[in-house]
This record gives sequence, C-alpha cells and structure tokens, in this order.
Amino acid sequence: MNLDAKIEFPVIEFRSSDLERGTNGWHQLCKKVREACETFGCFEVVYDTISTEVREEMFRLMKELVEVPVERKQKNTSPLPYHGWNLTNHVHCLIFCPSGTMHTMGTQLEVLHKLIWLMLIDSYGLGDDSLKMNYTMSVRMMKYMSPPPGEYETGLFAHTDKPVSTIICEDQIPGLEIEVNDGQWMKLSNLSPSSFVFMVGDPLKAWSNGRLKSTNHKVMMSGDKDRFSIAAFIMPNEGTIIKTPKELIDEEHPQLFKEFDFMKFFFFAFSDPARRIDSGQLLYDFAALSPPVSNAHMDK
Ligand SMILES: O=C(O)CCC(=O)C(=O)O
Ligand SMILES: [Fe+2]
Repeated sequence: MNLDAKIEFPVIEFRSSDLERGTNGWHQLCKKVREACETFGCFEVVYDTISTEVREEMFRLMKELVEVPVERKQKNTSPLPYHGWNLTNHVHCLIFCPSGTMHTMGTQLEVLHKLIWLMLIDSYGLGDDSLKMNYTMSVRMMKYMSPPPGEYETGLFAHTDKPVSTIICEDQIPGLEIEVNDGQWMKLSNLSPSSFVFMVGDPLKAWSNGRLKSTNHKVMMSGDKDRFSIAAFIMPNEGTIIKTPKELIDEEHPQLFKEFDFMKFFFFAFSDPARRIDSGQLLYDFAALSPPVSNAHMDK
C-alpha cells in the first residue's frame, strides 16, 4: 500500500543565514531536524553549499569509473563490510585524490553530517561533547540497473543503517523508499537537485535512547534508466563506545540500550549474510536492556 498522499515527508532547507549557531534561525532548524529524525528517522535536506556543479562532475566521473571492467575492480576488493573495491587509475584519481571531486564533495558531506549532529545535540540541550567520537567517513557509490520493461524490482533490500548516520545523494533518478508505518512504504521522489537525504543509523538511535528513529529503507527500481547514488557513512573508529548521555535517561525515558562497542555491533550485523536484511531488530538483539533501566545513575 502506498500512502504518499497522506504523509508529508520533511523537507528542511539549510539556508546559510540560518546556520550560525545560537541564532533564531538555527534554533528553528534544530527543532525541525529533531522532529524529522524522531518521526521519520530521515529527512530531505536542501543544501546548496554543495554546488550542483560538484555533484554533476561527481556523477559524470562515477559513470566513467563504473565502466572499468569488473575483473579489474575485483583485484582491489576490500575484506571489510561496507567497503567495496579500491581502484588506482586515472578516473579513480580524478575522483579520490586530494584535489579530486570526491575529496571536495566528501569534505562537504562530512561538514553536513557534523552540522546535523550539532543541531541534534542543541535540540536536546546537550553539551558539545555528548556526541563526539573518532570516525572515518566512508563513501559508497552505487549503480542500480533499470529493471526489465514494466517491472518493479528491488535494487537494495530493506534495512536500517548500521553506521551512525548516512547522507544519500542521488542523481535525479528516484528509487529510495522508506517504511513509514509497518509495511507501508513511501517513495522519496521529486528530491530537488540541491537535496540530500539524511538518515539516522542504529547507533544514533541507541545513543538517543530510542528517541531518534532508524528507519527501514530500500531501493526499488522501475522505468528504463539506471540509478546512480552516493552514500556517505559515518563509521566510528575501532574502540568507539556508543553510550546514551545521562540527560536522555529519566523516569519517562528509561534506558533502552546498554553501552556497546560499535565495531562489535557492526561485525555482529555483517558476520552472517542472513542478518543483512534487518529492519532494526539486530540492535535490540545486540544491545537491548531488558527491562529498560530508569535510574540514569546505575552503571550498566
Ligand atoms: O542508494 C540509495 O539511495 C540508498 C543506499 C542505502 O540505503 C545504503 O547504502 O545503505
Ligand atoms: Fe541504507
């Protein structure tokens, strides 16, 4: 069933004049971002600081890179989950080397992630250190093939994201769908050319004591065009502990998750291929406190 008409997906415009922390505009944005992440677990962010020229160049190069024969890509496969192949050639350098397009875009996507994190901590009135960690931002490029004529085909199976947060950038062809109510899917179409989709991942949900939602999403393909997208994931470094700030735990919001080592959760989620199709249950299997603990001062 499709309820697109009834539920309005949040579109939040980040105007540069509102991005100064502490201003009225900033506080309005913080509120909208928090509401969107609590209700939908994601939102469309209109952010023209990342220029359409950089985006277009990125996708142009990416399409060139995709043409490199599979055998060559496979020679450079990384053993880590969420990591594909690393390729050293001319196109690769245009995209990835320090002066390359991907580097520019990657840096800007990281700034956007951090901006949204800051809005979330400000919206909860938390200190600057409450969502701080060492991380690597990993960028994945994806090509989804168009399905046979008239078909509606899965491009990427339903899942919640395991990194802390994700920013998705698509190249005009829609396909991303989110689960808005049990079993009801909403297609995110008509994203503006300056838009990105920010997505809360399971660790961010755990950090927020379940206030932020990590939404179930998938990619569905129809029509006759291939779809290209880029996803920038925040991956905490080895040894990072995901822990709910005590301010987010009280009688009304008992602690739902014990603190956990991100890498252990990540490998738990990817060690078994059957677990890849996960609609958010794995976080509970791995880290749920049962029953929840309402005393914030109890050491768990
Ligand atoms: O390609 C997309 O739009 C979504 C990608 C995604 O959900 C993922 O890589 O986790
Ligand atoms: Fe995802």
